[in-house]
Amino acid sequence: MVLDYSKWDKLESSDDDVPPQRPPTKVEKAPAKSPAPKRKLQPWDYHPAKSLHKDLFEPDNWQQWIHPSLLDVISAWQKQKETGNSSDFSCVDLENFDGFRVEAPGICSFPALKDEFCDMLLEEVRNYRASGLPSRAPNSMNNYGLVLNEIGLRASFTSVLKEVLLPIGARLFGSDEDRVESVAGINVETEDWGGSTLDDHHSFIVQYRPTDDKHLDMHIDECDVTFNFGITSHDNFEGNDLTFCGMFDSASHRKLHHRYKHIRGRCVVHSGKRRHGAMDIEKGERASLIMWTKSRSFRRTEAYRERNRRGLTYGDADNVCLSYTHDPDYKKLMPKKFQYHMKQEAHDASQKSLATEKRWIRVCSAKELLEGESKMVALESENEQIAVFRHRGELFALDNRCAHMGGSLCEGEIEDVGTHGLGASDSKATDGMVICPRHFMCFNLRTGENVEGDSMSQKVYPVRLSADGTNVEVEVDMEVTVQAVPDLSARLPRLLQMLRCWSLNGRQVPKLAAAGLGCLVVFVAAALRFRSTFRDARTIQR
Ligand SMILES: O=C(O)CCC(=O)C(=O)O
Ligand code: FES
Ligand SMILES: [Fe+2]
Repeated sequence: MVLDYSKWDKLESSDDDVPPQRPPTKVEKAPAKSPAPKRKLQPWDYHPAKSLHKDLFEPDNWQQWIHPSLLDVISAWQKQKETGNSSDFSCVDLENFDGFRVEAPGICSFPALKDEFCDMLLEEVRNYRASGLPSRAPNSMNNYGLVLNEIGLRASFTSVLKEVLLPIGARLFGSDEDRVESVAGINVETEDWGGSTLDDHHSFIVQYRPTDDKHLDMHIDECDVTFNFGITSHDNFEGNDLTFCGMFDSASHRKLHHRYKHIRGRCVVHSGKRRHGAMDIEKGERASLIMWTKSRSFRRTEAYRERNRRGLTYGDADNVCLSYTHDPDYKKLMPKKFQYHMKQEAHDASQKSLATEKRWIRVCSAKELLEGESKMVALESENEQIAVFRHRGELFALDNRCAHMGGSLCEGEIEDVGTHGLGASDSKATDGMVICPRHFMCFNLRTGENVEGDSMSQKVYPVRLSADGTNVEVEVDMEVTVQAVPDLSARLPRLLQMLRCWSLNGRQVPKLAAAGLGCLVVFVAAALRFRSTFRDARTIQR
């Protein structure tokens, strides 16, 4: 299947521009004239008035924060330039870069930041949060983080890019003349991604906690070269490995390539166009500083445009490389119990088609579901969430997790479809639609389709009032698991034989007692089988 990847740029792009806005769906009245409101404080009001470590905001201080091994490599190269021996990046000596590692083809890591810098940066982020100033999602999939460029740190990170990351980027992802082939005898296998001319960056912190953003779905970055710095000590979290798959335009882009565990102060560098994601965090908290770097001149080249124009050929996929945000076959390939999670165990799990049976499940009482409102039921054992809606007196039920990025539809507003996107879909003007609260996709409540005609749609469930009219129920395919209970009845003759031969103090056990025990065994086995056939679904209501 060939997919259009052009929208990835839009999805991932959260350059320091505006966050997603809810599209107007109704003609809104012009507000009445009133005195000019007080200006709302913005992230850029943070520094210098409220910032904690003023030093971090000084662009000339960069040398203080850089790890000595990286500084040594950069200063050796600077010396060569000064003595006029050479000025190009090919003289950046990665062989003598203490701690530099080729992690896997196309992925390298190196010591980059001092612990002191990592601690200060985390304190600054905490201080920003405490200031009450607004913050927005650093990328389109991580809500719990901070765009550092917006709070006054852009100039500092520009210095870091110009002075230290550019020479490394050039050596790894630069032009053919600048790129290194191997380091310490290991092939680097990188390609030209504009590394020799990196001149722009989007720098932000991503953070994970089991109760907030647990993971980051598989994706590619809206940049050319990604520098990702571990900020949290690895004692502070469990799980959350960074998982790399193939390059976006290769047949192996959904095949597992490498797993990386973050180390504080260490930078892992890769092409932004390599598929990657962060697995579920199990315990603690992790933060990374991400610098998405770009080369404006490289982006204008025909080679770059051509590469981005090429479609994707979807072939084999490893489960851990599947993306619920970007892969239309996600639900088909990912075993149901691992869907919307990022678990290492999913890697070896196969999508077995287990036996199912249709069952009506209670969602809420009919009285609770008012006109224009919704309720949700979570079926833990099925890893499924279903939202029910009441619109124009009728009941509807949809998969609660938005097909785009899993936003919770039961928290979305409900409106008439009206004239919204009517040309592109099967909707009627009086149909209801729910607006996803995260990025505002609108789904028809009757058909589940995206009213703007996008291929992402929501599963629709049969819904009804219970026979006595008091409850709202939905029909769900529940897995019917038959546990492997040993078939003791098949072993009965052998058991009887054993009992017959069993002698206690030299006496034979009476035949009658043996037969009675045998019957008891058969009865227990049958009862166990019956119990395991119909597993009870635990439902949670909200
Ligand atoms: O969690 C990480 O280290 C990866 C973050 C990432 O890939 C991103 O923000 O684009
Ligand atoms: S999660 Fe993005 S529109 Fe729903
Ligand atoms: Fe990323």
